[in-house]
Amino acid sequence: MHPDVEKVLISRMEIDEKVHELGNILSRDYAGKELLMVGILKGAVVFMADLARAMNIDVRIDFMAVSSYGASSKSTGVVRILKDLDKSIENCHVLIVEDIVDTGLTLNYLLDILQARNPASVRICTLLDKPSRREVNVPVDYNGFAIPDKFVVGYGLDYNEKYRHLPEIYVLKKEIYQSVK
Ligand SMILES: O=P(O)(O)OC[C@H]1O[C@H](OP(=O)(O)OP(=O)(O)O)[C@H](O)[C@@H]1O
Ligand code: HPA
Repeated sequence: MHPDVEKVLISRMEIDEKVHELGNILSRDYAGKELLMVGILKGAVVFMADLARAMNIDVRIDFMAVSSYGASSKSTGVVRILKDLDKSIENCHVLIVEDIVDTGLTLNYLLDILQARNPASVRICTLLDKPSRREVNVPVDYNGFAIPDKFVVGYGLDYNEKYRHLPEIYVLKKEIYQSVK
């Protein structure tokens, strides 16, 4: 185990099982439809890659990158789009794929942006959910695991851009981080 982590919260095997379970549910729910999976960079990259390969329907994938505007945006949830989708989503079935929903501010804002583009539907799929941290209500349609209010890393999730490559989901040691968002 990496020396900066306290313990494994979700093992590789539990992640694999959940990703396949979600892949099956999504394949069933979107059968006969054209689905565009939209991964939110960078945290969702690892989950998105595994989830897309756990589906047994045709899907297209794209990515968006967003960044907070700074301290004031923490409460408003206003985000700046750093990388937008390549194509119009008008009349498309869109699935936003996230690694984690925490306050809900990022997803709340993204949902508004994407819904304004007249897609056929927009749903949210997140691997992790920290319900105790929620500040705005976001409709999470598909969720892998509800987790306690601990700072987690690995499987795409970072602290200061580190630990994304670790294969499982771990609780980061308290002494490693001084402030979390
Ligand atoms: O529900 P919220 O409180 O808005 O937090 C969740 C967001 O925070 C993380 O992204 P981050 O801004 O750390 O970027 P990253 O994906 O590049 O790590 C995560 O990937 C979500 O996008
Ligand atoms: O626990 C977390 N880990 C990494 N990124 C995050 N963004 C919100 N919560 C977390």
